Amino acid sequence: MRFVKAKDYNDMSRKAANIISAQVILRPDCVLGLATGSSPVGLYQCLIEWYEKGDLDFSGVTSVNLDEYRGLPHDNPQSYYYFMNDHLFSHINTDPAKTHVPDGMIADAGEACSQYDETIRSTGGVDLQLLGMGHNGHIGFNEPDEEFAKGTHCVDLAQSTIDANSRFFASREEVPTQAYTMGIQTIMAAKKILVVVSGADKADIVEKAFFGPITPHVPASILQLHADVTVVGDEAAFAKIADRI
Ligand SMILES: N[C@@H]1[C@@H](O)[C@H](O)[C@@H](COP(=O)(O)O)O[C@@H]1O
Repeated sequence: MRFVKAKDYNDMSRKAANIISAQVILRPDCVLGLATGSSPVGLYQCLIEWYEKGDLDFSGVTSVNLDEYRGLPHDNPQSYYYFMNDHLFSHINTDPAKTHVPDGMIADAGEACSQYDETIRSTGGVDLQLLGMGHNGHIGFNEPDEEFAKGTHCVDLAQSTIDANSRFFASREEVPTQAYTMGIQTIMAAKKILVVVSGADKADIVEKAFFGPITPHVPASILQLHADVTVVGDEAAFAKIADRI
């Protein structure tokens, strides 16, 4: 694993955006795996700025998002479909036919998941997968479990995840309790992985995930087995590992 130290959230965002930009410049028809949450918002802003300056062209890029809440329609501002349009897609020249987010409105979980796996397969594979990380080490919505899930599946969200994500909803009761998420095997199949972590509240899980045992109880720990992972983090998030990187 490669660790890139950033000063703060803005610095982390710029550094991570530079890595994504390099991918898009070197391979204009690349497949990006994209993420939601507050960690990537700043880097999406950088990509928009650089696109507006004329430095980036996303017309050939295909994207697959990690996850979506089950039961939230596209026009619900808390859906990840809405998030991606709001924070990135509507500001750049991506081809809507090439941007994919799991469909939370397909009620049949088996159908929703196999459809999304087929979508991912049809892209030919992810070149660069962007990831944030939950406080319990979840990636996408792969929650701590007894085993690592392979493909796209329906998850019951951990109470701590519902609590953490309730900050985006009017009340805790409105947070969906289930989500569809890309599986660990699919995430690990990406050629390159880019993780962004920021803030003191991530310091404990950063240490556990990247220096602790590899276990499905800390889903992000599996990333230690991937050959090309870059973790960009700010000083606060790297506080407990600073002397080891
Ligand atoms: N499903 C998303 C994850 O993909 C994200 O990484 C995580 C951390 O979010 P944040 O970046 O806001 O800390 O939250 C959500 O649960």
